Amino acid sequence: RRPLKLWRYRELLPVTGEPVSLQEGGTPLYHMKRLGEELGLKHLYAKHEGMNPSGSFKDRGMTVGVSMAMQLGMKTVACASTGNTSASLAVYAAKAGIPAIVLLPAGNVALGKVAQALMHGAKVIAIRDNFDRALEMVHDLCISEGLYLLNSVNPYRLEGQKTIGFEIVDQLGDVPDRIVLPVGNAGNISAVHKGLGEFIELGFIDRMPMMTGIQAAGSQPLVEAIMGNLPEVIPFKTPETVATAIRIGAPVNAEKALRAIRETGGTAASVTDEEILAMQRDLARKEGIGVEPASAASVAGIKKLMEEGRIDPDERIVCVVTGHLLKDPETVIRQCDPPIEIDADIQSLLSVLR
Ligand SMILES: Cc1ncc(COP(=O)(O)O)c(/C=C/C(=O)C(=O)O)c1O
Repeated sequence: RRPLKLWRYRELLPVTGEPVSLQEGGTPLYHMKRLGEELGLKHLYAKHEGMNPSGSFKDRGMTVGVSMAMQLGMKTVACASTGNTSASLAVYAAKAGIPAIVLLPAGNVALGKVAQALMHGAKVIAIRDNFDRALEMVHDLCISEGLYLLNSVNPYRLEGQKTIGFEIVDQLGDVPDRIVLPVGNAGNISAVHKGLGEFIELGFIDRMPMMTGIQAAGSQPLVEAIMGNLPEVIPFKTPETVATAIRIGAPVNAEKALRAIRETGGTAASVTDEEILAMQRDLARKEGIGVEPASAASVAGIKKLMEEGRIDPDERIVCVVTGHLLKDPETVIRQCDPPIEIDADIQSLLSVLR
């Protein structure tokens, strides 16, 4: 019996040699009883991808992507990132012993993610523009300098991330009716859809869940395409949201994500920053699940879809919560009352506790 970790599924992954691995995957699947009851849902689950080595689901793509870089004899890896991809690339490049170059949108990356990219030794460049421009630049850089590009345009990233769906099926013991993911570049929703398609081909499962994508209201190109039944996604020029991880106007995997949603009878919805931050608090205080804002969007989206009567209360729903709370401490400090500071005596302590 193989442990429930990402490489349990090695026969479905492209790496032939020894992978560059930090024991990623095997993240918890929590039944959210209290929050589910509040939302009118009996079977609401959270797959906590913040419990990966670098604190986000990106580790799944990077263990495969960096392993492939080594297998292909690449010397340097690079990416543009809203933060978690750069943190994960720095971690896995360090494990592999090769240099990493990461491009970040200056002033719009959560503190924890910058700390990781720096401490794990990546060359961290902050671009005075948004993520979409950083992605264009790193693409040109890789072509002109022969670096290995590890954004989710790289199919090996999606190969690793498809294991989220495999683990959900193995942990739930069945296919959920719906899988909900926050959507930025739309790689993750596409990857999970691809993996479950492979499980169907292999006869492990006999049906697909409804793939559901949630975006931030100020950065919702995929939602507009789905709700407007458009043939393709029209990029947002100036995406804006407090959930900086999904502050992406031109999702590179848009076409795959549209297919994933449409072929499975899924849907897409957007949530406001206020709804995202309220759900981040609810997840932490009602379920003990600590996630960064973008991750809370998936559960905030389900709350909204329930309120709009767009989902059946009996559905078995898995919300993928994608990054750890510690990634974005500044947003937490801004949202919460500060600690109560007192003199170090019992009287003062008792006076503030009454
Ligand atoms: C916490 C968190 N939640 C959701 C997403 C969206 O996933 P995709 O729809 O597959 O992009 C991201 C994406 C982050 C980056 O795109 C990056 O790090 O450059 C994230 O960090």
